[in-house]
Amino acid sequence: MGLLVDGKWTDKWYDTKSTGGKFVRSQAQFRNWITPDGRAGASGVGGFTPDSGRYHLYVSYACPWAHRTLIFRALKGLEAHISVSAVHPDMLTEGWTFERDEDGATGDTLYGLPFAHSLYTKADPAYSGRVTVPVLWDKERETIVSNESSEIIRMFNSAFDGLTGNHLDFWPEAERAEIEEVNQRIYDTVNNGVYKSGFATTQAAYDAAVYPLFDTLEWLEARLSNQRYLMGDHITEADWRLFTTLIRFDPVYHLHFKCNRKRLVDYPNLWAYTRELYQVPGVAETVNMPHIVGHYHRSHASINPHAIVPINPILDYDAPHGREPL
Ligand SMILES: N[C@@H](CCC(=O)N[C@@H](CS)C(=O)NCC(=O)O)C(=O)O
Repeated sequence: MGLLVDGKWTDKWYDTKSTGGKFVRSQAQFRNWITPDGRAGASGVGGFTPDSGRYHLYVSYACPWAHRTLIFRALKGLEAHISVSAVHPDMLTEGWTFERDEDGATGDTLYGLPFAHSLYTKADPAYSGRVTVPVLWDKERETIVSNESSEIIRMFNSAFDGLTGNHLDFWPEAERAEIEEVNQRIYDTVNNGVYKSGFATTQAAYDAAVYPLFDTLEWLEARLSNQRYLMGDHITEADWRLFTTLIRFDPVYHLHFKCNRKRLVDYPNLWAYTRELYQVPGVAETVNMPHIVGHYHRSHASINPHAIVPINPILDYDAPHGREPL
């Protein structure tokens, strides 16, 4: 685990000293957009047109943020148009690597680079900052289009529709304000909340994260008791953003990140909702439990110094969800 400083890799854990023990996530730095006509999007520069075969997605199957992009790639019919490389689940002194000695770790199928940080310095030799996945790569300009998952899924949601003819819309215009509100709370207290709990290095920082996390889970449990999805009767990006945290909850966050007031399976609605989303055609193939469980337990030496991977409960994500009547 480390970061790049002026293009040089430095092995360093998150700095929580300067923030009173709190984990503060840094902002993604590559923020261009693929748009239907290649015009610049909300940030960054233009010229990224939605061409088949032009883009490559670098992911970790372990990572909930990268997982979102894999789900959108599958559901939006982009698998034939956007290729993928998956890093090795263990993130150690060199950060994410392209080692291949684990099922599902593909190596860098584009350039054969050794590390994810090599990819960042290929895009910007003087890059300073964290080296995160997902990365959406442009093979034509040989640079990073975006390393911000929330924006990559919005590109996938609509920019390629002309090419694929797939018009499924997970970010409907009329609902954007409400989706944003729900996303905000879920991002802060659940998606990032589990990390803030797990990476806290003081009791106060942990407490400040873990109570709001369970308050939000209670709120979600109630919301999902009388409606099928977060926005009502249809799936939106808000559901997929929540799903990638929920699917990791009992195998990882409950124990490893000390999010243990309750388990996911203790919430009947949230648990059935998670199974329903898992069972959407194309989604199960994006879930790689050995990478998920192996990554967290072997990559965070300050939390789990002996890197022992726990046996975990056996969960049946294929069990009937029973949410049809809602
Ligand atoms: N804002 C980014 C966050 C991505 C992120 O933090 N990914 C984690 C893996 S789950 C990572 O690569 N961390 C490496 C690091 O922080 O050094 C996004 O949502 O795309």
